Amino acid sequence: MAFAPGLLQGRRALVTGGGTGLGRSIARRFVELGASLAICGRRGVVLEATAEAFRAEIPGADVTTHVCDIRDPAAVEAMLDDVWRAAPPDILVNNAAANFLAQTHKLSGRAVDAVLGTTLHGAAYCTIGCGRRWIEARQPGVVLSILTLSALQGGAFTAPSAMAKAGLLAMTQSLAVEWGPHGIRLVAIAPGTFPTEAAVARLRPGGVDHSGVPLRRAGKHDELTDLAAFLVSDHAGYITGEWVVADGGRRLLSGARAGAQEMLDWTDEQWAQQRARTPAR
Ligand SMILES: CCCCCCC/C=C/C(=O)SCCNC(=O)CCNC(=O)[C@H](O)C(C)(C)COP(=O)(O)OP(=O)(O)OC[C@H]1O[C@@H](n2cnc3c(N)ncnc32)[C@H](O)[C@@H]1OP(=O)(O)O
Ligand SMILES: NC(=O)C1=CN([C@@H]2O[C@H](COP(=O)(O)OP(=O)(O)OC[C@H]3O[C@@H](n4cnc5c(N)ncnc54)[C@H](OP(=O)(O)O)[C@@H]3O)[C@@H](O)[C@H]2O)C=CC1
Repeated sequence: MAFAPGLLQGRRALVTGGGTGLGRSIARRFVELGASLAICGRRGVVLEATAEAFRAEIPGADVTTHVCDIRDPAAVEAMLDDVWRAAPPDILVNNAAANFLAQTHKLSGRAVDAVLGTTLHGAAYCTIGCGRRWIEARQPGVVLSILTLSALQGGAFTAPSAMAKAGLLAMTQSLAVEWGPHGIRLVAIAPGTFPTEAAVARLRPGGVDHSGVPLRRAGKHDELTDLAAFLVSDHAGYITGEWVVADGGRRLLSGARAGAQEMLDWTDEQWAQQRARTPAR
């Protein structure tokens, strides 16, 4: 365990989409580090199975589950009232998202709305609902939003997701300023490839390939959850409005010089040939 076991003792986190994938891993790590937890999603059975697993695996795990489609602002308000009734959280993780591969010019309005409604609007409803409650109660809080690399550089064939995640980044930067005087921090993580059942099925139908990743591997969930725990902890208390990319160097390789990806695999002999070909002056 990299952190002091009680790093998040006395804290309470609401993790949207905490029943599966990365949200589940983040939620589990927070509970291991002493936080009490609320998770929400559309499928009660999935949420309950996750909560039961945490209770069985982590002594003293305090977990509540909340069925909610975050695309519906009234449902989000009702869910937040429920969460607050159990105990007010001071951490929100905007993790729930929707995404699929498609040719953008063929998307229906409902398809665009399915992605923007969850990833951007849902996160906005949750953030504003938590922020309003924290400000009214004069209570500090932290919002951690899970982005994608496409928020920073666009995402061909996942354009609505890229648009939504770029919006989340704008929200993080805007509210870091607006809510700073209230002691509310907003931070974000832009993950590269961290395999989950949903992401592989929807976005990597041909399997996961690491050739475009300088570290030559996928991210491990622990590497993301430890970063998340640090960012919401008091150790990151002076960080707000910022985001951290965790992608094994993928984003920088795509912006590197032409041929850099192939050069990563050149042999000493190929480098010697290149040296011999290069004129001295
Ligand atoms: C290891 C690889 C890593 C790569 C990582 C890259 C970054 C990762 C980003 C992620 O976000 S991964 C998270 C993925 N998880 C999810 O998407 C979970 C939630 N998703 C869903 O629930 C569905 O996929 C959904 C379609 C987004 C929403 O489901 P819902 O039941 O609400 O909608 P539907 O009624 O099924 O559809 C609404 C509308 O959308 C059209 N549509 C659905 N799928 C597609 C598709 N694949 N292509 C084009 N259009 C699609 C559907 O036809 C409906 O439109 P109309 O037909 O009614 O016009
Ligand atoms: N895996 C990866 O490599 C990467 C993931 N990410 C981001 O990480 C996050 C998690 O992705 P991942 O774990 O892979 O995918 P999952 O599909 O496992 O996670 C999405 C979660 O969101 C919930 N959810 C979806 N729609 C709604 C909704 N309308 N209302 C409430 N909850 C909803 C789902 O539960 P339910 O269906 O029950 O509602 C599910 O638990 C996302 O933000 C994604 O963009 C970013 C970059 C890379």
